[in-house]
Amino acid sequence: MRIKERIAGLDWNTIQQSLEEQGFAKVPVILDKEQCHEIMNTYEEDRLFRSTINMARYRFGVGEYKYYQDPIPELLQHLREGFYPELAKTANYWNERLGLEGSYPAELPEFLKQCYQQGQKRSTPLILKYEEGGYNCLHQDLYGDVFFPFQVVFALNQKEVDYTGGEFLLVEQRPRAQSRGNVITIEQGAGFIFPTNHRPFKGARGYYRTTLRHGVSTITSGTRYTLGIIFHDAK
Ligand SMILES: O=C(O)CCC(=O)C(=O)O
Ligand SMILES: [Fe+2]
Repeated sequence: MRIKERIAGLDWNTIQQSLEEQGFAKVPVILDKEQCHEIMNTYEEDRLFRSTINMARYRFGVGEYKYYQDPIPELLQHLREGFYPELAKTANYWNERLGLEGSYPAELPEFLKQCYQQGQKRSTPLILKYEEGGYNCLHQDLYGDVFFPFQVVFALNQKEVDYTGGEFLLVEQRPRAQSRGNVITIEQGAGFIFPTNHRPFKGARGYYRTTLRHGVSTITSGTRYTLGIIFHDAK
């Protein structure tokens, strides 16, 4: 089955309900092993990337990631275009709840036009590689004024087989309260949808905004590869 059909065939009611209630959602395995390997194999093909970041150099953590160059590989393009429309529905719902102006266009190309108009012209999908001792500090991936409120990460290899440790971390900071941490393990080929910046949280007197940061715990052995799909482009 083609990837776009697989995305369309996901149980979006359940995913959207999870986003509503928890702010995040697991995506079942959607990339087969062959596709995971195809993506991991791109890692060594320099011509596919616009930049490589050594995380330790910026004190982002320990590991390396590379941003794909436009035009990004077809499979990634299909993932980015395929996930966008359903997530845009929840994104617009969130805007209403937070009393924010404006809405996200129904399809990705329209949204990317808005990024472009704000000078955000560089592609942001990325592949990350961590070796033993590697980790990713809690952070956000905002690259300008325009941002999409969700992003998706896919695990390209398998925990307990290819690496140990390396759980995905999501920390939610509530106003005037202590932060809550979530630890997520993502199966090979599966994904995880999480908020880029904020989410509406139902309190006693209506909705308020929490702030989210994500990262990765220390890889205790082996090598961990992930694919990050960020919908907004960068300055
Ligand atoms: O490697 C990971 O799981 C974290 C990836 C990440 O930071 C991202 O996709 O933005
Ligand atoms: Fe990130």
